[in-house]
Amino acid sequence: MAMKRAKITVVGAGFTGATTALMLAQKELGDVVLVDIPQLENPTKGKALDMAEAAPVQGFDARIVGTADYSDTAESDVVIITAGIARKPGMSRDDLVSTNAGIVRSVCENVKTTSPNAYVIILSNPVDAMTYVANKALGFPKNRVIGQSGVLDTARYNTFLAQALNVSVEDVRGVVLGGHGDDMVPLVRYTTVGGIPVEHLLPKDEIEAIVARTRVGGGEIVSLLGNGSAYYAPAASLVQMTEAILKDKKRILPVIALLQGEYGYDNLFMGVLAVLGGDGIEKVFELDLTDDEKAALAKSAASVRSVIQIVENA
Ligand SMILES: NC(=O)C1=CN([C@@H]2O[C@H](COP(=O)(O)OP(=O)(O)OC[C@H]3O[C@@H](n4cnc5c(N)ncnc54)[C@H](O)[C@@H]3O)[C@@H](O)[C@H]2O)C=CC1
Ligand SMILES: O=C([O-])CC(=O)C(=O)O
Repeated sequence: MAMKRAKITVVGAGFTGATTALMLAQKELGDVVLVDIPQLENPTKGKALDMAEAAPVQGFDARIVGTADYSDTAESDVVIITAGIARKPGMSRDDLVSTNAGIVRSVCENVKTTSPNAYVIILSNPVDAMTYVANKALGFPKNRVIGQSGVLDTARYNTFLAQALNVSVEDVRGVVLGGHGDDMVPLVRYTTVGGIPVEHLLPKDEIEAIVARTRVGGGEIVSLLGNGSAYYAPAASLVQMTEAILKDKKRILPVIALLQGEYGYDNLFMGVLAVLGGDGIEKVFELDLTDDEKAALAKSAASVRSVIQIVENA
């Protein structure tokens, strides 16, 4: 039998979607289908063609097509959902909930029929609640519905720590749990640099400042950009998750997963450390937490629950 390349659909051809599509192709993770709404069919086709024309220069083999027709996405192995509006300065991610819930629901209805076996990664914000919405609309097993927050939040945390210590970002291993909001929980006690606990390397107040900056890391970029939100690091995060699945790498990554008893939460989607491999979320780790860490996680979980309530009552 001939070997087939993986097929990856990216829904939403805006800043995050287009950047993700290009990075996926550059890493030759598979053929990429970029989908947006019918009103944007031509610009979507144009972006895909422009990316395809970069391939001979950079030397990557991947077909990239743009479309507004879900039949082109049929039988995708991985579907990444970036569709929706992004926040502007002064807004919280939660302000996007009503608009994006409708968009994510309609996208998932299409994905459910065209790619029933796909692993689905959700980026649209507020992402914990949008992963909940996607799970309901898709009706897929929980291991195939995965939200992106923690890879990005941890990347920000690791960036700030590496800068403060003047060491390679590759040697910093942070852990961030909880919802993708200002109450997220960077776990200092579990953070190591080259195997050394970070608390041995930096004074407490510096670590606390880095934790605080991490929590509002998305907002820092929103303020600087002025008219949209981050997309390079979000796209890189989506690509790392896609690679973990398609190459069955069994990476230990923070992902938004359906909790069914873990950490004492039920029927809640929130960021936890998990094994991400060929069968999606293969295992969720439950870390031992101190009372303070548990309280911080409970605060974050309560924020996520309140946003899910808005969707449930709509
Ligand atoms: N979870 C996370 O860590 C992150 C989440 N985000 C979120 O991702 C979303 C996308 O952000 P950007 O790409 O910067 O926004 P953008 O505005 O550049 O792109 C969004 C695209 O979605 C498209 N779209 C809208 N409805 C659609 C539908 N029904 N079907 C297909 N496409 C549709 C729009 O036409 C637009 O091209 C936002 O909700 C943003 O808040 C962004 C960065 C990080
Ligand atoms: O901040 C935003 O609205 C986009 C996002 O989720 C992030 O960059 O973390």
